[in-house]
This record gives sequence, C-alpha cells and structure tokens, in this order.
Amino acid sequence: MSRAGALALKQPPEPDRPALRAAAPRPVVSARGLCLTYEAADAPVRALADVDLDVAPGEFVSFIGPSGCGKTTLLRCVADLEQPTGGELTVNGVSAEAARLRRDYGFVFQAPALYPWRTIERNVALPLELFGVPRAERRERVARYLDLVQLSGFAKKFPWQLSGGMQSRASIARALCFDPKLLLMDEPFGALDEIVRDHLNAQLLALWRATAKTVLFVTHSIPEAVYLSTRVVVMSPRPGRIVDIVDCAGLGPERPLEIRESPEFLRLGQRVREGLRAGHAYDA
Ligand SMILES: Nc1ncnc2c1ncn2[C@@H]1O[C@H](COP(=O)(O)OP(=O)(O)OP(=O)(O)O)[C@@H](O)[C@H]1O
Repeated sequence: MSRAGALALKQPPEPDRPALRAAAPRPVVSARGLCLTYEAADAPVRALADVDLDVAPGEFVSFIGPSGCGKTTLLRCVADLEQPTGGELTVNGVSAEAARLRRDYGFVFQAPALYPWRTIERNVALPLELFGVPRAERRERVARYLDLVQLSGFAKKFPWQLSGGMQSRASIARALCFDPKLLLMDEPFGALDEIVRDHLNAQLLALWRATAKTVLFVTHSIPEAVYLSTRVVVMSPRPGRIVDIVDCAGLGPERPLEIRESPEFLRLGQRVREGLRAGHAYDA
C-alpha cells in the first residue's frame, strides 16, 4: 500500500470526524418541556403543556391551532411577557428576560397599535426614541424601514389616514427598525381582507428573504401558514400542546402566490388540516 493510501485509511469516514462535522447553529428559540398554567378564578387553565421546540436562525415558523391552544401564550413567553410555570426556555441562548433586556426581538401585535396622535414616521421612531438612538440615526433608520415596507410616501401621515394593510406595514417597520434578530408576529394580518392579506404575505416573504430574520408567526389560516413558513407548528387546546410540525422548506424560498395551487402546497396544507383535526379528536 502506498504511503498516501495508508494515511487515507487512517482517516475515519468524514461524518465521524468531529472537526469536520458542521456544528448545528444555536437555536434562536429553544423550549424544553415548557408549561404555563394560568390560575383562573374557577379552575386552572393549562395554556401550554410540555412544549418542545427548537427554532434555528433564519427560520420562519408559524403556529396554527384553534382558539385557546396557547399560540399567543407561547409568543408572550418568548417575549418575557408571561412567566412559564415549568420547563426551560432560551432566546438566543439566554433567558427570555435577558433577551428582552438586550432588545433581541421585535413584536407585531394583532392590531397595529399605532398612536393616533403621532405621524407614521414618529410611530416607527418610537422604540428608537425609547432606546435613546440619536436623532440623525433615527431619521435614517425610519426612512430605511419605511422604504422596506413601501411606505416612504406616507411618513408624514397619521395612522387614521392609512388603510388597514398600510397600518400593518407601519407596525412591521416599527418592529424592525431597531434591527432585532427575531420577529414575533401575533396574527398581524388577521383583520384584513383576503386580497390585502395575499399582498402583505408576498411582501412579508420578500422582507424575510432580504433581512434573514428569524420569524415566529401566529395565524389561523392554513394557506397563510404554509405559504410563509419553513415549518408549521400545529397546536391543540386543553392543554395547549404541539400535535405536529410540518416541514414546508421544500417549497423553496421563492414563492409566487400561484404556488398555492401546486400539488406539493396542497399536500402540505392537507397535512396541517389533518393535524388540526387530530387535535380536535383528542379534545372529545
Ligand atoms: N391571563 C390569563 N388568565 C387566565 N387564562 C388565560 C390568560 N391568558 C390566556 N388564558 C387562557 O389560556 C388559553 C390559551 O390562550 P391563548 O391566548 O394563548 O390562546 P391562542 O391559541 O392564542 O388563542 P386565539 O387563537 O384565540 O388568540 C386559553 O384557554 C385562554 O383563555
């Protein structure tokens, strides 16, 4: 055997060589056995029970499930707005509280929650003002993010002068303007009609591709979840838990709206629907 051949034989097969194995990226969100029980007046409510989930950097993960299955509660735990009653939760490798204090995430709520007495640019600038960002930088960032959500021409308008879809885009700009690694979105388009929602879905997907953020997104719509997501987490209530996780990454990053008529899209939607049905059966 040649010397080179002997050396080659000494090498273990590539996947077993620790130095060459690709290190898995640290999850942006990691939940292990996460539980939250609300102490209500009549009986305790198990809003989350034994939730295990890792979300990798750059993923777009949607949460879907019937009312009361704990979607909002899970997002609020990640945002440190609720305290879990059991299990482990880390955000960017630290506690949810430490991540909040580091301003690791932006939160987009169900309603745009814009202040009516502030112009759109001053609404978007609000977190930057609270964080003490100097005026010149504030102006530059607000202009950049209003441009990103295609609202440049509306900076001086007041919220009531904008359509519902434009208000949603303004609230997304506000959540993005301090450049958080993680975006938490709780049914941001729930109140909008189908056409506007389609348009915003396509824009959000383009924004996600352009910014490489990690997104956690709550929705009640199966097509919206499958269209936007790399993974869809299907949940069911009483107690709130994960019943299925549907991998949608195979649809690829470029998703024209027509993809929703493709066999693969319909198959994924059907799988989510079956998960929802199974969760309901559990409840009987
Ligand atoms: N502060 C609270 N005190 C008591 N119970 C609560 C509280 N907040 C939520 N719950 C209950 O916890 C459960 C989960 O609520 P959560 O809002 O997380 O569900 P959801 O899946 O987001 O629902 P929806 O789709 O209607 O927004 C529900 O049964 C709800 O009534």
